[in-house]
Amino acid sequence: MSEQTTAPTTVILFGATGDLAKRKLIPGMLHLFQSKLLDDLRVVGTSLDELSPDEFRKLAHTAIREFSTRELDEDEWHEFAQRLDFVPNSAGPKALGDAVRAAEAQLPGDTELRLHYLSVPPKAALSAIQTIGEADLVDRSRIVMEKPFGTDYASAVELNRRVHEVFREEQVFRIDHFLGKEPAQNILAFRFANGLFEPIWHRNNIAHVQIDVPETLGLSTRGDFYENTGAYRDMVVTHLFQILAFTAMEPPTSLEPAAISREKNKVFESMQPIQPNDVVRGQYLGYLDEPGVAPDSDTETFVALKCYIDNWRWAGVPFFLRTGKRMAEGARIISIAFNEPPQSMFPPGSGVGDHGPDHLTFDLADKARMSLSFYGKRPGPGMKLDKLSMQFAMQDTTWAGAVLEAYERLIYDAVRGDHTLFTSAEGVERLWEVSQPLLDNPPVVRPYAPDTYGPNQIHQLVAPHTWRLPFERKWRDKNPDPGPQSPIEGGARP
Ligand SMILES: NC(=O)C1=CN([C@@H]2O[C@H](COP(=O)(O)OP(=O)(O)OC[C@H]3O[C@@H](n4cnc5c(N)ncnc54)[C@H](OP(=O)(O)O)[C@@H]3O)[C@@H](O)[C@H]2O)C=CC1
Ligand SMILES: O=C1O[C@H](COP(=O)(O)O)[C@@H](O)[C@H](O)[C@H]1O
Repeated sequence: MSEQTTAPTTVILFGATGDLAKRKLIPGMLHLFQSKLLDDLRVVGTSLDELSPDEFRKLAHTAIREFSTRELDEDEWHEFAQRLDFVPNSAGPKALGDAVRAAEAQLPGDTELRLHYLSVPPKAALSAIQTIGEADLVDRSRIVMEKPFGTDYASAVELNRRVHEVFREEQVFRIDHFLGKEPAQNILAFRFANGLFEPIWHRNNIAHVQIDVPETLGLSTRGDFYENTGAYRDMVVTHLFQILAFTAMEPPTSLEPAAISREKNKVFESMQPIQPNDVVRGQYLGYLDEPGVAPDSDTETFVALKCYIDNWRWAGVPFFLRTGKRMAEGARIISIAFNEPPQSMFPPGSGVGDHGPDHLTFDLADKARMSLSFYGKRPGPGMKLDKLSMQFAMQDTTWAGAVLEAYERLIYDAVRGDHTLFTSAEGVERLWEVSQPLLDNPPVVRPYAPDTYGPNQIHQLVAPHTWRLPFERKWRDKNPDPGPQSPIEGGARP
């Protein structure tokens, strides 16, 4: 993740009027421009909508007002707006090429970068790539692709083959926005910058790992997209497996993108194929009534699974992954459960072990947090133990304002040519390969009530362990009210 200066860049935004573009990409590019991380920037939007450049600027302005989390300075907006152009898809590749060349003429130097961002539905990706070729915009370019990268092993291989007909692999940036989240990158810092944890980061000390991403939102607006996707393809193959790779990989030989990518791919190579018996699929009650959903749909809106990484570090350690829609809470946690001591010298009733093993927990929320829980003695006579914890919240530091939103970070890295947080063709294909037994033979979909943690079968899946969520104890409030019964940690221990 080395720092480099960025070349003057024209972003060619395919799907510029879509949901992702409006919510994340346009506000994100404005912030990169304002913060001078990308100050020599031009944007040429394109989509099926018949907009004029002025109408596109208006759409961008509205999107920024609605979705940007930062104050909009009108002077800066006007400066940014002058850098936006739009060419409808119907105008054809030549018109798009001309607009990009006109934008480049406004940039300094003669080595401008073209960053094609494909924020389009998967079925439109190959036609966008064809347009790029016909518009003669492949030279000096990189391409950012949005998931899903295929829907199974064969389609992933075919998609990569077609992409490679136009772009070399080093030009391709397959985005996984979870890896762009600041706390996800902090896993690498935490593991490899400290002498404390890496020596115990293996099967001798770790009983199991959970990567748990429940969501409260339903699918009332995305039913037709989701029907052909489901929770496994939408979240597990893309985001959760990438987080797993950061959690499980060996130390890379350096912090260079190729070295990190190599170690991630080795984790995927060591993954055992996902067995249908180790998977619980669920569908929330009411999904069948959502617009765009087939009345007899068996698309899963929930998935929980157990998987194994068959290498020296992780042999026999289960990794439990779970995600779903309309669940009881929205969270993104990684939880490392440590082995319990081989023997207990504490008397029955002392409380040791009553609250599960010691845990190291990463909360990948925008307000990132981390916690290490352990047993300690309650003050006073006798030997009563309770679960205590050390907690860290990024929000309590002076760094909180410096956090880049995931898409900002990823666009910036793609412009710098840094592949660290992106997925390789090889990695994607391997993940579909290990998924194939499940895709070929999916277990029955179980109903679950909205606002729960999924179907009952999730408990059998994780036994003899238990799911961390819902947390037995809440994250610590910065200013807790220490009631008379509160133990020394202030009553807010995970
Ligand atoms: N929305 C999100 O939060 C996330 C989205 N993604 C991924 O981002 C991509 C885009 O998603 P999203 O923005 O939600 O989708 P939308 O359907 O909201 O937007 C898609 C955009 O692509 C345009 N488009 C459709 N077909 C073509 C085509 N053949 N040529 C050129 N433009 C086309 C649409 O134009 P028009 O509006 O005129 O139809 C629209 O502007 C998908 O791959 C999705 O998986 C990934 C993570 C999160
Ligand atoms: O890619 C996707 O991610 C979102 C969840 O992302 P987050 O950053 O909001 O946690 C998910 O809702 C969506 O279904 C999926 O396509």
